[in-house]
Amino acid sequence: MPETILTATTPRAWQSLLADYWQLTKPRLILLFLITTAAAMVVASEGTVSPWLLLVTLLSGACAAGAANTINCLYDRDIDAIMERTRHRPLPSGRVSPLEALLFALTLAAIAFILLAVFANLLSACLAMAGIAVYVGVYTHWLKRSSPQNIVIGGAAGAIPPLVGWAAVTGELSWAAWVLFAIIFIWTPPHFWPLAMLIQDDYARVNVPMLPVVDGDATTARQIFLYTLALVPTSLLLIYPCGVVGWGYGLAAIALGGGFLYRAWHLTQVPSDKERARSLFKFSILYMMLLCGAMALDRMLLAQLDLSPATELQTLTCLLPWS
Ligand code: HEM
Ligand SMILES: CC(C)=CCC/C(C)=C/CC/C(C)=C/COP(=O)(O)OP(=O)(O)O
Repeated sequence: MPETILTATTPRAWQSLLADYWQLTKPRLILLFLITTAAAMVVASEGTVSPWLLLVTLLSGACAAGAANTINCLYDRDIDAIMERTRHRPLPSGRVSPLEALLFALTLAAIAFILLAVFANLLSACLAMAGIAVYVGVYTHWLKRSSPQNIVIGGAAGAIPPLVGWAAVTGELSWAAWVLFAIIFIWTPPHFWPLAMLIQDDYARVNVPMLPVVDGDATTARQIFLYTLALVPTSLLLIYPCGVVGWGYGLAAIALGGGFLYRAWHLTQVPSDKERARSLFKFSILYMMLLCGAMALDRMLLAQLDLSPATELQTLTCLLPWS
């Protein structure tokens, strides 16, 4: 039996042991994954998602992402021990052993697979496992320490949760599901590079070739701006040609995209300004939360009003008093 489990006999010890395992899963990050999964499920079900399926899929998604994050912590424990931001994590500080972390991750992955396969379908279960494989194999093992494009390609892993949600509802992946994937894929560089600009010294110390370390702040800021520029029209593809959400979502997407673009442009003006980078990083998270909220709300409202996304604008215009 692993040593830390044997020694955790007092309530206090159990509490801190649980806190360590909780920390291994990177829970704050999981919340946004679940928001993207839930939004995909609402849109895929045309605003009428089954609460039971939603609950099971979110629980499975949390377990799968927790497993992926735990394996990442296990693999990266050497560099995590040196970086300021990560050196207090349970593995580098020795509070959880590598074997314990591995068993924990395998258990979480098995729970995720079984729950999805039994209560949703095999496609969603396999997609969740693909998410773990891409994050661990492509990002963590292959690219993180070898290429400044690590998060661009590896970022595909973070874009898989909405595919899981879509597949759980419909049993297949339509074009709209792939547009959701593309939105998160294109959003990932403007989400992560501002943070990488803030902590580039840490990455340089452990030889992780993040873009700001390799090509500097000015190039990174320019790249961030270009990805944000591509993100705004991509977010509108859900309205046309996909036709799965309406113009309520469209207005939110344009307003949020405008805010994101402004902050990205502001950073290009003074790329070394840490405050601008910090503000952009925080906004990237707010952007994704609100965009997902807007698409789910829009689709649920349309369902309540018995409108289709394609005719929403026409119908609402007819309802105006002066029309
Ligand atoms: C390869 C892609 C990505 C990379 C390299 C990345 C990296 C990071 C890093 C290093 C942090 C700071 C975490 C910390 O301080 O411990 C962070 C924060 C965060 N990331 Fe990402 N991220 C990626 C994709 C995503 C995706 C796809 C989502 C969700 C859809 C996401 C959601 C978040 C959230 C919500 C936070 C804030 C967590 C907090 O409050 O500390 N990230 N990201
Ligand atoms: C469907 C499914 C299970 C998908 C899961 C995909 C997943 C967990 C993606 C995570 C992306 C991410 C936050 C990378 C940060 O890693 P990092 O190593 O750069 O961060 P760190 O320095 O904080 O460890």
